[in-house]
Amino acid sequence: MPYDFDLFVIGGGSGGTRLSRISAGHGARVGVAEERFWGGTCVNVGCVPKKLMVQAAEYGNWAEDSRGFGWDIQKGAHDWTAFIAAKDREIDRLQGIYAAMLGKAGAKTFDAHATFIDPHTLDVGGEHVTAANIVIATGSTPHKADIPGADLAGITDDLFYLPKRPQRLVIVGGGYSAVEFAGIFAGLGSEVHLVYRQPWPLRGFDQDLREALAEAMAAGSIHLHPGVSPTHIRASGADGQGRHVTLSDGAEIEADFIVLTTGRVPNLNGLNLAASGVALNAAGAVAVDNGSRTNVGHIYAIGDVTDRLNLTPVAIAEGHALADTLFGGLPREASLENVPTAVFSDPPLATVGLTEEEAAKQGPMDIYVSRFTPMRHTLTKRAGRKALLKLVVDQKTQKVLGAHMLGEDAAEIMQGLGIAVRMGATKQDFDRTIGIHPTAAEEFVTMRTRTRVAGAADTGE
Ligand SMILES: Cc1cc2nc3c(=O)[nH]c(=O)nc-3n(C[C@H](O)[C@H](O)[C@H](O)COP(=O)(O)OP(=O)(O)OC[C@H]3O[C@@H](n4cnc5c(N)ncnc54)[C@H](O)[C@@H]3O)c2cc1C
Ligand SMILES: NC(=O)c1ccc[n+]([C@@H]2O[C@H](COP(=O)([O-])OP(=O)(O)OC[C@H]3O[C@@H](n4cnc5c(N)ncnc54)[C@H](O)[C@@H]3O)[C@@H](O)[C@H]2O)c1
Repeated sequence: MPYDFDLFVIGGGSGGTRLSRISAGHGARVGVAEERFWGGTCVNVGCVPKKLMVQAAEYGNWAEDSRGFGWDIQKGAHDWTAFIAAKDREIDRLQGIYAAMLGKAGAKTFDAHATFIDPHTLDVGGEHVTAANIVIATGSTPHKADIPGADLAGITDDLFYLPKRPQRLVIVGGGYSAVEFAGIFAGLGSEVHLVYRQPWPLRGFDQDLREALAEAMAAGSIHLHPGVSPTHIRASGADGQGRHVTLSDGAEIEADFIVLTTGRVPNLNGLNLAASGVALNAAGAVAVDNGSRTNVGHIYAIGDVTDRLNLTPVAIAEGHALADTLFGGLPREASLENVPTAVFSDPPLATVGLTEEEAAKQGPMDIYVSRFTPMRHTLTKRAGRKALLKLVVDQKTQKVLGAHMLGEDAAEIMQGLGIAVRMGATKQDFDRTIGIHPTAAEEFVTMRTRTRVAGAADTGE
């Protein structure tokens, strides 16, 4: 029996949109369902509005910085309502572009929830559709830590729509989103408390970066509470609208808003996955191989729902590779090695390749670290602006296995270094490259003196 579609994609986010568009371009008959917002997390409650908020926060500090250069710019007040309205207009515009792009490519769009009826049939907003291939691209949803009173706390999504900027904000978590929103709200003028279980934020990142970020955040105006968890959240204030948070070290914080930025889980809500026969892995994500194939021959999964590397460019790469494989006659897999990533904290940090801790397990590594005050801040005198640049170099091959940076423009700088590391550049290649002067980035090609050796000594065996 012929199927209604060659491909049906569940989820119109970063991965699903790219997959649908490219597959339709290859001539496939494509259907795609999106239940909430076209463009998914990244466009609506992730990368894009987050970056606009980061940029909003930067202006306040720049106004103050400019005094070091002789300007007399008064910081003034920030109009939260006007900013959120401007942000929402831009997000609405992007949503429209995403939906239109799919239509233009020839994919049939459904503004509806999709759920499995059997391995080839879906209920899409009440309509039954069949497809030869089905791709689960449903992303992830915020996970609220199980803390007494958690129902009084918000989730990351809420921070994009708050009617008023909280004067006092408690952020629980030490991951990407927690440190990013700490910088945003502190920059906009809120009193921010960052509460996290580890001694430093950003577990899994290079230790030097983690320590330098914590130092910078504390030197700014963020109140850090490392190594603790909230034990209780209760309503406070005459109208019950305030929030009182008790921490495991006994500290008590009074706030206007508390957000549990405690991670995300694969989104399988209402998918009726059991009817598809698709298996999950031990972590509760859809289990896939490197080609995004599930255990069911014609069903695939891409992006956050597979919980591999939960980043937009990764979901896009997986979607594009799958479209080329299924319909383009170009079978290939997206490579998840040496994926550069940035955290838009204040200051931001970015990284590609191995951390010193990971690399040291492979053998002796030459470690180069440079810490300095960027030229701009020699005049602004702003606290917590020291940059940190670091290279992790395999002692045997002299290949640069990792590059890490904390400091302004780190994300912009790391994109280019990502190419070098991916190509297997050696320290000599870096040294032979002439710097661009005066920049912070030139430090990556002028680090002549090794800071230390990490990892087991080479026994020659
Ligand atoms: C606060 C925040 C900031 C982030 N910042 C960055 C960043 O700066 N850079 C970066 O690279 N990554 C960032 N990310 C991560 C990035 O947003 C995700 O990795 C990316 O969106 C994953 O894409 P996806 O296609 O897997 O899922 P999504 O983009 O989440 O798309 C999934 C879509 O499926 C829809 N859906 C789910 N179930 C169904 C169903 N049954 N039927 C129909 N539709 C359904 C959902 O409504 C959603 O729109 C951020 C994430 C967050 C939360
Ligand atoms: N700039 C970017 O590229 C960017 C920005 C935001 C998010 N993301 C992606 O989205 C993913 C999710 O981000 P996220 O920040 O929501 O989650 P995360 O997984 O990065 O961090 C979750 C944090 O919550 C803490 N936590 C978990 N359970 C807890 C508990 N019970 N009590 C206290 N703390 C607890 C964890 O220790 C961790 O610090 C990231 O891993 C990343 O892949 C990327």
